[in-house]
Amino acid sequence: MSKKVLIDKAIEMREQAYVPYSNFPVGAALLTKSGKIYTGCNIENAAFPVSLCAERVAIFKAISEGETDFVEMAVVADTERPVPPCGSCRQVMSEFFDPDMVIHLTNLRTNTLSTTMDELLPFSFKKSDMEK
Ligand SMILES: O=c1ccn([C@H]2C[C@H](O)[C@@H](CO)O2)c(=O)[nH]1
Ligand SMILES: [Zn+2]
Repeated sequence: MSKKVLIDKAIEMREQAYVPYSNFPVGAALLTKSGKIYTGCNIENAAFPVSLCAERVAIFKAISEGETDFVEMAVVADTERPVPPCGSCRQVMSEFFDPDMVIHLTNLRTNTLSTTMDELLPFSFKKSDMEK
């Protein structure tokens, strides 16, 4: 159930993308343990590297509202295969998502790959790695 709701929210949010450079809109939706959904779209900039991906916009919106516990995420773009998150987003996701958290990667053909955080970024660098 949450899978379809999240994918529909991500598709809707994709319409808000600000993508004058890539013309490649992406949408994301993130479900918190408290039951709220935070959405995100990619927002680009004339200085290309300061652009932000849809996934990080959704995560940062949630974190900035005090939400730190997440249960599921969906990401959508008009791709051939389910959209693969970039490396920077995978690293940010791994800061907040449990290794077994499910992430639905999809496209407008509803060709969906439901994967986990650990599958997306195995052996990731974490806060705990700096504790010794
Ligand atoms: O998973 C992805 C992949 C790409 N993008 C954005 C970054 C940039 O704005 C555009 C092209 O890379 O798509 C995302 O938001 N999420
Ligand atoms: Zn990214």
